[in-house]
Formats: sequence, C-alpha cells, structure tokens
Amino acid sequence: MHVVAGVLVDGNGRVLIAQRPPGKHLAGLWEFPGGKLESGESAVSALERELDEELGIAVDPHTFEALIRIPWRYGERAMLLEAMVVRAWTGEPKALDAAAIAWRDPASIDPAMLAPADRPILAALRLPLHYMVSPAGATPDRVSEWIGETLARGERLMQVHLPGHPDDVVRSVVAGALAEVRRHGAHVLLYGDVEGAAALSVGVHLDSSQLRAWTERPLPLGMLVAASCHDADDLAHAVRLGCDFATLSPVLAGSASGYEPLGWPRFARLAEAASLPVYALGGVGADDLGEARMHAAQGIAGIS
Ligand SMILES: Nc1nc2c([nH]c(=O)n2[C@H]2C[C@H](O)[C@@H](COP(=O)(O)OP(=O)(O)OP(=O)(O)O)O2)c(=O)[nH]1
Repeated sequence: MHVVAGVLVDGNGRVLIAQRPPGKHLAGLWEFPGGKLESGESAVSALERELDEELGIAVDPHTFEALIRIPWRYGERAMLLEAMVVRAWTGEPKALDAAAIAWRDPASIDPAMLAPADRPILAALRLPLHYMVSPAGATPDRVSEWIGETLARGERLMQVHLPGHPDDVVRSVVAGALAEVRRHGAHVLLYGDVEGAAALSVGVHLDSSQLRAWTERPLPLGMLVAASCHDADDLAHAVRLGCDFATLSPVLAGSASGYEPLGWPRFARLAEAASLPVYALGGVGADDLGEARMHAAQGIAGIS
C-alpha cells in the first residue's frame, strides 16, 4: 500500500496536523493529511486529490518538495508512506474528513500523539541540513571553542567526539557549553556516552557496536538518539531501537575502519529503505548538500 501525506507549512513555519476520525485505522492519533494512491495514480496527483477531499484546498503539485519516504508495517499491513512539503495552496484548510485539524510549531508536537509512521516525518521536519562533528584530534579546550564558533555560524546540530579523553572531561566540555547551545535552540550529542547524555539531558550518538548491543532506545523521547550505520542491517537496527536519525557512511571516501565507499546510488537505495532521516557522511562537504538531498539524505554530516 502506497500512502501520500502532505506537510502544509505556513509562513510562520507551523505545520498542519489532522486527527484521524473514530472508526478508522489509528483513530484518534494525529497525522499529516493524505491517503492511499488509487490505481494508476501518481503520488503527486493522489496528494493533490486528497488535499482537495480532506481540506478543501487547491494545490499545484509542481511545488511539492520531497521530504522523506517511510516504509512501515502496522501488523499485517505493510505500507510506504511518502511525505511531501506543501508551501502554497488556495483556500482555507477545513477538517472535511479529520476529527480536527491544528497548526503547530514542529518543535511543540509530542511524537507520541502522532501515528507511529509519522514520527520519522516529524524528525525530518525538525532536523537541520547539517550535522556537525567536532574536529578529529582536537583538545577539549579547542572543542569548547568549536561549539561556540559552530553555533555562531548558525549550525544547530552538533556531535562532540573526543577520542582518547576520559568521559568526565568530555562531559564537562558539553556541560560548559549547554546554556549557549540551548539559547540557540540547538542540540548536542555525546559520542558513545549514554550515561553522560542521560545525566546532562543531551543526545547520544551510538557507534556501530553500541547500536548492536542495545535492544531498546537508550534515552527517552526528547533526547536525541543517533547511530553510525554502514549498511542495511545497521539502519534496520537503528529503526528498531527508535533512533531519531542515523549517519550512513562512507559515502565518497573510504574510511579508516576499512569500509568501501558506498557511492550516491547505493546510499540512496539504503536511505530510502530506512524509516528514519539519514545524513550522508564520509568524503562529503558543504558543496555536496544538493547531491545528498537528491539521493534521499536528510543532509550532510561532517567535520567542516
Ligand atoms: N493519510 C495518512 N495516512 C497515514 C499517515 N500515517 C499513517 O500511518 N497513515 C496510515 C493510516 C492508514 O492505515 C493509511 C492511510 O489510510 P487513509 O485511511 O488515510 O486513506 P484514505 O484517505 O485513502 O482513506 P479510506 O479510503 O480508507 O477512507 O496510512 C499520515 O500521515 N497520513
């Protein structure tokens, strides 16, 4: 079953969510308006029709922006949920089919109120285009400065990785920067340190062996959990753990750990098959963002 969902975004960055009516599958949960493709219909035509039927608005399908594709399974029911961003329409959206509709800032939506397959859509909406990783080999002092410089450049998602330094030193670097990080509405993730992340109420980035070792999400919803993935198995595991996002590497350059570069076509196949936002990592820089977005990436991850 192929389902399309439209994420209407208004001029203030709020999105329209709709509550599924009583008697339907997932009744009472909130979703993005849309529905199933009819036979012979393309995804964009289906969305145009559904937005007319469910909200009474007219849209130009040429303006839709691909957001994320989520393969999902509700028991026996397997589906592909394809989400597209819609920024322009005519008419005032009305709840013609939904129990209710509401405009919300994505940051204020509780993922638990959404249909489960929509939680990765919310994650894709909230996450930025860049995931910045602290410079390899930097000292703790240098990483403290790097956090400030990175925030000043407008970046909002950062991983602190200080290999070879004790956990308490890394934690104090992050603790010292936390007020500034929060003031910017940014997020920081500790590499590999679940306990430290829980203590500081920040995110954690799991390495591939931790990804295998955990059997459930290591932190509550609201604290970001990310994972380093290299293949389809890793990505499937990250989805099972309920990770908010993953990095998939190496895309262009080989890695020190001996992985062969995936190349963009294989990256795209893996990212599309994964039900979570995926950042491209490994040999990619700021110039590759367009290429990455065309290949199903949430954005690019890296050091500079
Ligand atoms: N429309 C929509 N459906 C979603 C979302 N998330 C999600 O899990 N689903 C599921 C719920 C349903 O099992 C399926 C879509 O079914 P639907 O009932 O909305 O489809 P439809 O409008 O064609 O409805 P109908 O003919 O069954 O009345 O996808 C979402 O964001 N939007």
